[in-house]
Amino acid sequence: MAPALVTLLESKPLIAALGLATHAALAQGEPDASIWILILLGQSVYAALNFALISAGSVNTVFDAFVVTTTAFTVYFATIFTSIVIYRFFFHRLRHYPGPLLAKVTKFYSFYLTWGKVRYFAEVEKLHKQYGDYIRLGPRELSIADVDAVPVVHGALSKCTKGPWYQGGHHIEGSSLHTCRDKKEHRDRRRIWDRGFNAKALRDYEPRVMRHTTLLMDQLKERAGKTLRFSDWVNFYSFDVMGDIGFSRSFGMLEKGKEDQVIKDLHGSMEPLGIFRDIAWFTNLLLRLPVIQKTLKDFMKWTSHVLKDRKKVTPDKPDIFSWLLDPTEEEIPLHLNADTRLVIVAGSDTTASTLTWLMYELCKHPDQLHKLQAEIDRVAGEKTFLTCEDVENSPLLDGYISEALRLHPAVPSGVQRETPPEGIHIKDKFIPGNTIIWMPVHTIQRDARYFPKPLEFMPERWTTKPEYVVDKRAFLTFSTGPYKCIGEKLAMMEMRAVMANIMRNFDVKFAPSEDCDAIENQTKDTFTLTMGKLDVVMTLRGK
Ligand code: HEM
Repeated sequence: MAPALVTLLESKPLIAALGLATHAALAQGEPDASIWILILLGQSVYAALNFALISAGSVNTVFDAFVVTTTAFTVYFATIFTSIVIYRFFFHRLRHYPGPLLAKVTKFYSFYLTWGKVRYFAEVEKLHKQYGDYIRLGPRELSIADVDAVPVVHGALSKCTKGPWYQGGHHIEGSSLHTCRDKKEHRDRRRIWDRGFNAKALRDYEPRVMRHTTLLMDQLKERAGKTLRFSDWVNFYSFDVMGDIGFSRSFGMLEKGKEDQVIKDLHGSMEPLGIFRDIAWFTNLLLRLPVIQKTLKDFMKWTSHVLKDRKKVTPDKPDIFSWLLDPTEEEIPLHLNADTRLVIVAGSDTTASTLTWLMYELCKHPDQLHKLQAEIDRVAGEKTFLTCEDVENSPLLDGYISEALRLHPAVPSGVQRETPPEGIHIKDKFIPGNTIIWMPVHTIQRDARYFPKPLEFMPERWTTKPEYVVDKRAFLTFSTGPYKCIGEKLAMMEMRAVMANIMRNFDVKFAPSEDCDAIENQTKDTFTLTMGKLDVVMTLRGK
């Protein structure tokens, strides 16, 4: 048996054939979440073969055994890699789509694009200018900057599903509503979530929003006339609001004027997400390493503690978890930890970055700032403090927020979808099955075909100048279809309240030290945005 084993291992054609068969098998499915099993299997087979050769005495020395097995493994993996490269270049179903050569062979190309500045959306935008609307940006991935794709990829009747990017940490914390890939399970869970975001629920959240808005205004007033880091203060605000509305537990960041350690760690853990992006198998592999898992597990410890505490009380007014926690269940299901993180991340960084960008645009365009102040004065009458209700019907204010969201989408690279096995048609184009699709939101929302004068901050395009919105489908900032943002109305409520009260009470300008480099060039694309700083001076109006 053992001499036969040596013969087999030394037969290069046979080993190469095995390599080809392995590639053929891997190409059938989605091995991203199973690569770790393959690595373990490979190591075990390697060790077992060495052991078999040595114990059977079919080689003279241990070193000889290693030479035989290592040579066989080298031939095996070289065949797999060569076969993968040739297949992806010349035979792959996406071979006719243009794009950078390396991107056709490996997803590590996006790692190369993000390395350093972590601004993937900006790199993709350059590539679309070079290659057109449809680019192959990974072996089985397309980036599509054509709005006709929106209903087919994201619409209510779309057959596309969430891609492997969402698989990430399922093996640790289960799936959140956001990372849930099964359509039916998502629909069932979304129905429960919807109750926490309907008109009645939003009314119930209003006092909490107003409480934090008042506190923010107090803090800003205390710092009137001095340089203040606006990007930090809206960050404190949005996290405090989400903790309170989410599970009746504010982080107290507005009061302390500094970031909570839990949130600091959470932000720190998001950078790798920006760097490794959608190399799903690699991210999955990393998330199996104890050292990488630690941050997530520490955060889970915190969330399970928060949920246990939350379960013991019934808040006066319902919060989001009033709808998600089942009082009849003794144990808190694992996936609610992921949902807790979702509430915090989805609801906070997005709102804070939009408020920061809006403030940046207002400081850059004082004429627009004065126009908005005049509108808020009109709405406010004698009041100095405006409630959510006061400002819920100001198309002009909403136009300012929409314009900030258009120029600076909070999820700039868009979201990942995967085509069904039978593929999809977009106009005359056929997109084959199991193709990963990203629609680059930042690129699309700055496309002159959809928004003429795209780089101009022009809030009027949403009110008195509708000719500057040629195709509303291109406004993808909250996404669309069954997975669209559930928190859009809540976010609007918060942003209106903050902006209206700032406009009512303050004049604002860039701080003397502010050169705008950090916000313009150092804001990172970590799925949501990790904002560069913005320093402003706010002076009390009329003083
Ligand atoms: C300016 C503010 C916001 C923006 C631009 C925004 C944007 C988005 C986008 C683009 C998605 C789709 C993600 C995907 O398909 O992968 C999404 C989903 C989601 N957002 Fe927001 N969001 C904002 C605020 C909020 C707020 C305040 C909440 C409150 C908790 C929230 C909760 C969620 C949830 C739970 C999902 C997942 C929905 C699902 O998969 O069914 N978002 N958001």
